[in-house]
Amino acid sequence: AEPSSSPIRPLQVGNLTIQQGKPAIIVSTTGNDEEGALKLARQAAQTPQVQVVELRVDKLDFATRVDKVAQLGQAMRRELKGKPLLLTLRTKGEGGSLSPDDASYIALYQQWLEAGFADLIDIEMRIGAQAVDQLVAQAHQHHVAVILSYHDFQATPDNADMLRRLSWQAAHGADILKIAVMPKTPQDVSRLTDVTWQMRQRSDKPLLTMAMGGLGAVTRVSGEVFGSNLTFGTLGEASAPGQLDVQALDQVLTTLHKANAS
Ligand SMILES: O=C1C[C@@](O)(C(=O)O)C[C@@H](O)[C@@H]1O
Repeated sequence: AEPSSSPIRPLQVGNLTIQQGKPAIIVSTTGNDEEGALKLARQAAQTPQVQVVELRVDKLDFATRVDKVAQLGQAMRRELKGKPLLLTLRTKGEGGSLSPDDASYIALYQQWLEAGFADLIDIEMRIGAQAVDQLVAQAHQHHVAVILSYHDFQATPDNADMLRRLSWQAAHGADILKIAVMPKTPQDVSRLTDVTWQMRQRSDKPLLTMAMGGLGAVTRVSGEVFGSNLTFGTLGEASAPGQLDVQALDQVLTTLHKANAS
């Protein structure tokens, strides 16, 4: 078959190579305590379909206690046996549970990077060029890969806006470019996949794009066609609307992968 997307440069994170083909599956913690996060890490380690675990720090009771978060991160990492740990503080404006001011947000990430338990971090591009450049440089010094992200939980921005944001992320040193939007119509969903494919042709970096909610769920399985290389699934509770159960998600990804290869 004709190649259905432009090649990406493979990205190695922990024991995972993020590359063209079947998208890698990420699962997220949703709980406010250590037990839930450790249980998910254990489950993820035993589930071959799961390749990355996201620690959603913003959901923890003790999110701003650097020592406790670092301890939990280390413990999760031991459980994960080489599967990469993604560290994310999702702010309220972008669908998360915490609203630190920018200075605190930056300081927390700096301290987490110093503590050295993450393989991958998610940084919201809204904090601006100066802070992004500083955190990206620091992460890379620590050999931590960076997702620059943008979320719109209300709507789907116009195509030019989405492309501008993804291009900005690429220009500011992101290792993975990410956008999550809320579709209101089927056309919004197809605009998200269209933007993904356009960005795939402009950049060789891994993409992580999705339209959220039930309407957007199709975008969580269609990455191989349009050029998105990672996708979020659930082992239990969802961390965002529209996420599919890991087993079902993997079955669809595998089926589409086989169809694509034949
Ligand atoms: O930002 C994202 C994407 C997400 O919101 C989703 O829609 O799958 C889930 C979040 O946990 C993650 O940090």
